[in-house]
Formats: sequence, C-alpha cells, structure tokens
Amino acid sequence: MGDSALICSQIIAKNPDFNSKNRVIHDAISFRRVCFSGEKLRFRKGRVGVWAVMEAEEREMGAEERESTGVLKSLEGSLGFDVVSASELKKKGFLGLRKTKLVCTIGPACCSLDDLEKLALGGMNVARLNMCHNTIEWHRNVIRKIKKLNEEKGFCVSVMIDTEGSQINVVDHGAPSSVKAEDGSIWSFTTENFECSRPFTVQANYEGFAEGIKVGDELVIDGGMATFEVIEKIGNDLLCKCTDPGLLLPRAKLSFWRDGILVGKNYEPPTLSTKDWTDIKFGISEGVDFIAMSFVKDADAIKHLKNYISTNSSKSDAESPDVSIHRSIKVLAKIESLESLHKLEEIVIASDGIMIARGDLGVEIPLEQIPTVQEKIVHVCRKLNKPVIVASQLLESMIEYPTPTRAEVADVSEAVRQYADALMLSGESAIGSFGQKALSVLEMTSSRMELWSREENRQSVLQQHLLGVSLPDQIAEQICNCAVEMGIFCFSQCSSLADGAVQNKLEWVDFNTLHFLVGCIGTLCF
Ligand SMILES: Nc1ncnc2c1ncn2[C@@H]1O[C@H](COP(=O)(O)OP(=O)(O)OP(=O)(O)O)[C@@H](O)[C@H]1O
Ligand SMILES: CC(=O)C(=O)O
Repeated sequence: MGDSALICSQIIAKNPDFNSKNRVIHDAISFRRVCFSGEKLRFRKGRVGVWAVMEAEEREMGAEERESTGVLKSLEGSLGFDVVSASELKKKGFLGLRKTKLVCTIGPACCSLDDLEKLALGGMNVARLNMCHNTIEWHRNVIRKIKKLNEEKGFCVSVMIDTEGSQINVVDHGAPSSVKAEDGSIWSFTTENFECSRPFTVQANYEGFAEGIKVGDELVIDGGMATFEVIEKIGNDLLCKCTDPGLLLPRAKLSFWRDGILVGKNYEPPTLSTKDWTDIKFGISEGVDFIAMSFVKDADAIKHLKNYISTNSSKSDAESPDVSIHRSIKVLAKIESLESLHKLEEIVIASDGIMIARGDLGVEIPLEQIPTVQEKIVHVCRKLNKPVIVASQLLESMIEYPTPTRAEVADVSEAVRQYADALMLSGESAIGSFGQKALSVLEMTSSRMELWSREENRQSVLQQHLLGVSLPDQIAEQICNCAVEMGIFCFSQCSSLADGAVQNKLEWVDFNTLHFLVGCIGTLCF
C-alpha cells in the first residue's frame, strides 16, 4: 500500500451502527498514472490501498467482513475521514486521528522511561528538550529513551531540541528560588561576577546590558512580574527603584521601556551562541528531528543553520552511508522578539516551521497584544503553508492543580480554531505534578474543537493562496482548493497534493468522490 492512508474519524457521530471497537480496514483502488519524464509521457497502471480506521460493532461484523471492501462500500458517503500516513498508522494506531499535534517539554517530572511512555500513549507527538536546562548527558539519556520507545513499542515520537539563544536574563538575584521586590526598594543590576548571592543585587548575563539605557527608563521583569525605575547609572551597572512590586524568578528576563516603547538593544549578540552551536552539534549527532532556534532576528540566521545542517549531514553521510537521519532535521524559528515580528514573512519562508514563543514574546510586546499577534502569525503560516506551534502557558495552572482554568481551555480551543498545527506544554509537563492530565486536556480540547470546525465546515473560510510555481504543483493546489469547496479529503502520495491538503486543512471524504479523485489525480501528472 502507499505511504498515505485514510482514517475514518467521525463514525461515532454519524453512524450509530458503528460504535464500539476501533478497526482497520482497507480498499484497493486502481489508477492510471501519467508521468512526465523530460518531454515524454509515460503511462503506468497502479494499485493503491486505501486504509480506513473505523469503529465497528464487533458482534455485527466478522474479521473477514471488516477487512472487505464491502464494508467500505456500505459506508459510502456517510463517513468523515482524516488523513494519516501509513507508517504513522502502523506505528501509532489511532493516535493519528487528531490533526493538532502535541508537544511536551521534557523535564525532571517526566523523564523516566515509564513517564515518557505514558506521555507517548497520551498523544505526545513531539518531545521538546529545552537546552537552557540540565546537562548534555541528561538530554542524551532522554533522547535515547524516546528512540527506544519508538523502536520497541512502535511509537512515533519526534525529538525537538530548543536552543537557549541570546537574551538578557538574570543569572543570580540573591536567592535560591523567587525573591520579592518590595515597593520603593532599591536594587543594583550588574554584570559583576560575585561568589555568593548578595541581597538586593541582580546579576545579568550580558556585559553591556545597560548600554543606551538612561536614568528614568523603566526596567520590566518577565513582561510585568515587577517593574523598576532606573535612578542612577554607575559604569556598566544600574541602580533601580522598585515601582511595581512583584517577584524575581531565576532566569527572569529583563526589558527596558521608555515612554511606553521597548528600548532597542545597543549590542548585537549572535542569534546562536557558542553553547547553542555545541547543542546543535549534539542534536545532529543524536539524530533529532527538529531544532527550534530561539531569538531569530531574520531569515539569514535560519538559512545559515539549514546550510550548516545540510553540509554536516552530507559529510556524515559520506563517512557513513547509513547515517541518513541528518538530512531530515527541520529548523523551526521561534518568534519571540519584536525584531522577529518585523521580519515575520521572510523568517516563515526561510524556516521549516514556526513556534510562537508567547513567554518571551510577552517580554517584548504588551501582553494585551499577544492574542492578535498570535492570530497574525498563525495566519501568515497558513498562507505560506508552514506548520506553526503555539507555545507557553496554555495550561499553566496545571503545574500545580489537576484541572485547568476555563480561560486556559478557551485559549487552547482558540489556537485550534485558528488552525495552529501544534500545541506545546512547557512547565506543565517538565516540572508539573499533572503532566499527563495536562496532555489529556490538550488532547480532548483540541479534538473537540477540530470536530466543531468540521461540523461547521470552517475550513472553507480559509483563504486560498496559490503557492505552486511549477505546473504540477499548481494543478495539485487547484485540486486541493476544489476539494475544500466540495468538502472532501483526498488520498495522495504526491507531496504537492499533500502540502495542499495540509494548507487547506482538508478532512472530509466520501468514497465515490475519493475513487473519482484518485482516478483523476492518477490521470494527471505526478
Ligand atoms: N531539562 C530540564 N531540566 C530541568 N528543568 C527543566 C528542564 N526543562 C524545563 N525545565 C523546567 O521547566 C520550566 C518550564 O520549562 P520551559 O522550557 O518553558 O523553560 P523556560 O525557562 O521558561 O524557557 P523558555 O523561555 O525557553 O521556554 C523551566 O523554568 C524549568 O524550571
Ligand atoms: C517557548 C518559549 O521559549 C517561550 O515561550 O518563550
């Protein structure tokens, strides 16, 4: 069978007769394929299998019957389908049903083999390793456990490493955990290295962090956790008075504001630090699937990393032909600064996908702008057909509590409604007491919202943008656009058509149309 397969997903809702156990069935479809090879046309006949996962009443159906094409025929026109790759189907079974992918940050609370397996069973599609924390050895261990689970238990969990990037943050703030800044208290912000923590002294990580900063400027901690006014500059250091009391957390982020506008940085730290390069080399050697790049400023940084990956991959491929894993490492750009927002389109075009890092974004733009900025980024990604992850604080309260707030559930639903491709857990899974529960909330909420979108046929409101340059790509796109108008989902081994399907978030199929479509597509040109 081909590399793609179809999954029935709405059987429960639509077919009262099919409501118990999940079943996999398949149907074979003949097609004629016309290939363009230079100037010549070649006809080939082919047969592909269309696999469907259905829920069937066990007592009504024997095994043979379930496997027969007759079953499919009897369901003609009445079922909803989602698309999933055959390899995914084999590996993940019914986890492929959901379209919104789920990313979990792995931390001390979920790094045992047992915990990772529970997350994989709960629907984790991608394990994120934040390279800001812990040692390379710790990360290696986690990656190996995930690969073991994939190999031995048939999961299909991808691994993403997330670089630390360059940003001004607190290295030491005079306490082991959080510390309260009281109204009117005076604090020194410095880059001086000191042995033991000093009270009312905050050590920042960048020499020259105070360049261009003037007396009277506002120093905001973590996008609003606490605010200070700069009252004196002493060399590289700043003396500040707390004007809005609050908490200073370890690794808190600092931003400076003047007259309500973010003060631009006078220094230019490289997008990828020496540590980031070490981590990237580590990621390549461990065969990770994604590298998420923090604090991307422009498309050049992404292109540079992609070149580095392909050069190093070809080198290692030549040295060891078996090592083909490197070729497929995808680079995701994290949008978390004003600069990246200004160059959004070029960054999206250059990268393989985007992460909306709302945590750090909230340090650089006012919090009330986050929802509209998120919607805009998702929209640009849809338009340019790049996957987009919505990250940070989706279910923050679940770090401590076993249920989310209603507002958090609404936030998750909104991201799915906007057609985000993936949702990410951070502290909820890394350090939270209810990581698996948080994952199941994401799972249920996103499935529910997808169902609603289907029922409302909302994908038809997605704007169609033609991206294809070549004739086959344009034809594939037009087919997908028509499919969306007709409310069908199609089956394809053709990457352009699959891309179009992803861009349009196609989902419905009826078998008459499917047979017709596969026939048409086969007679076209891929
Ligand atoms: N590998 C890890 N080892 C130890 N603690 C971790 C690890 N990964 C995450 N954490 C903890 O979980 C919390 C949330 O994770 P998260 O990845 O969101 O980190 P972060 O510090 O907020 O950085 P970022 O802004 O890059 O997301 C972190 O603050 C840290 O305490
Ligand atoms: C995920 C991340 O890095 C952020 O939200 O800042």
